[in-house]
Amino acid sequence: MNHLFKKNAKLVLSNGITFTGYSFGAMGSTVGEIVFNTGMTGYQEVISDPSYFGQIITFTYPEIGNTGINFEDSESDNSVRGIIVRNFSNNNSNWRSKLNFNQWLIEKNIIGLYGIDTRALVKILRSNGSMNGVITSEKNDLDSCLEIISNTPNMQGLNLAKDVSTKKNYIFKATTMTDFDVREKIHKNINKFRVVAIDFGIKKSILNRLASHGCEILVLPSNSSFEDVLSHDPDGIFFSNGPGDPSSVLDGINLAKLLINYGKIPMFGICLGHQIFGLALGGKTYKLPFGHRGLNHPCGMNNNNIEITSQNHGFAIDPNSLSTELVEITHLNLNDKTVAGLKLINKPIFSVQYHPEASPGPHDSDYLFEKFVSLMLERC
Ligand SMILES: NC(=O)CC[C@H](N)C(=O)O
Repeated sequence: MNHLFKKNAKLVLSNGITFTGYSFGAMGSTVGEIVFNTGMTGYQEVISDPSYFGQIITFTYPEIGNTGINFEDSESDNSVRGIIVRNFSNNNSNWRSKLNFNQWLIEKNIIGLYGIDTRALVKILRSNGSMNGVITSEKNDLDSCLEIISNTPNMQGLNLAKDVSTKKNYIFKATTMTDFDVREKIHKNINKFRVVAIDFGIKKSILNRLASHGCEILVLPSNSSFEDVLSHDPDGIFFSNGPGDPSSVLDGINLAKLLINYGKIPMFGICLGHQIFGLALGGKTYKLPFGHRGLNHPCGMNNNNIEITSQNHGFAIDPNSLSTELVEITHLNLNDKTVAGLKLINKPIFSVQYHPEASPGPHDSDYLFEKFVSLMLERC
């Protein structure tokens, strides 16, 4: 434990339960939805994943920060509202490390709390559901923390995608290429596929995976119109991940409806993008009690074909709200049987609730990028 100070910081949950610990990273107060992530690796990617915008993450892994921060793995310039850990390491040690973890948090103004019983906190969240909370290193008493919480909207009904989406079109230039990116070599000699990606809070690694599979990507803002998209004559259209409640991303749902109706261009959606496809097809989404955030979620339809997947979502599509004439469920989350993948009947359109870009996480689902490319190839 880094017992540098007296206990000087606390977490207050909306139900009044308080945990006292130590502050690290930036000092001050922050409020957001308290969620937990069970991954044992990848804290840099998680903290910079735009899908966590508006949330405070509790890491169940007992110590993070050990491998420092590098210049390649951040998913975006956005970040979480705050982080909660059992312990953090000030002693970063890794050949790729360029920055000390704590220093990075201070520079990014991310408020941290450590030294609390994160197992007890996660048990509360699992039995009561995710809830808003405050972490503070200031002299806030319980009542003022509860007042801050009561002035903070719940995640349900929040459109946060517009806050993290790009405001202008841009062409993505691939950044990191690793051994995992061998397909770049395979696709080097063929014409690139022109993909329009709708940015609801896109992770950089998704763009890198698309590029590795031979796509040239034009990224468009979340409020782009049907005409905007078609004016670029895309071979394929990608709907990204992103934060907030999918049912409030009305521009995106409307765009997906028009594109699905048009139906001629292959489309692929990940996480928020998948939920938007479900809503555009007339389905409904609902809030999960405490969500799925981790790197070991089994998905598939039968015992022979299970993928271990990386996940980060708090909402899901209600399977009973989907028309079986329009859509087929291709994957379930095998832990709780929630919908994890869809494909449209007779249209080159599919989506998954999980994260095949696996950043961080296992690479089992990378074939989905190949599938998207195959659909574009069939159309050539
Ligand atoms: N990673 C994502 O795209 C998350 C989607 C959505 N915000 C949810 O929490 O369910």
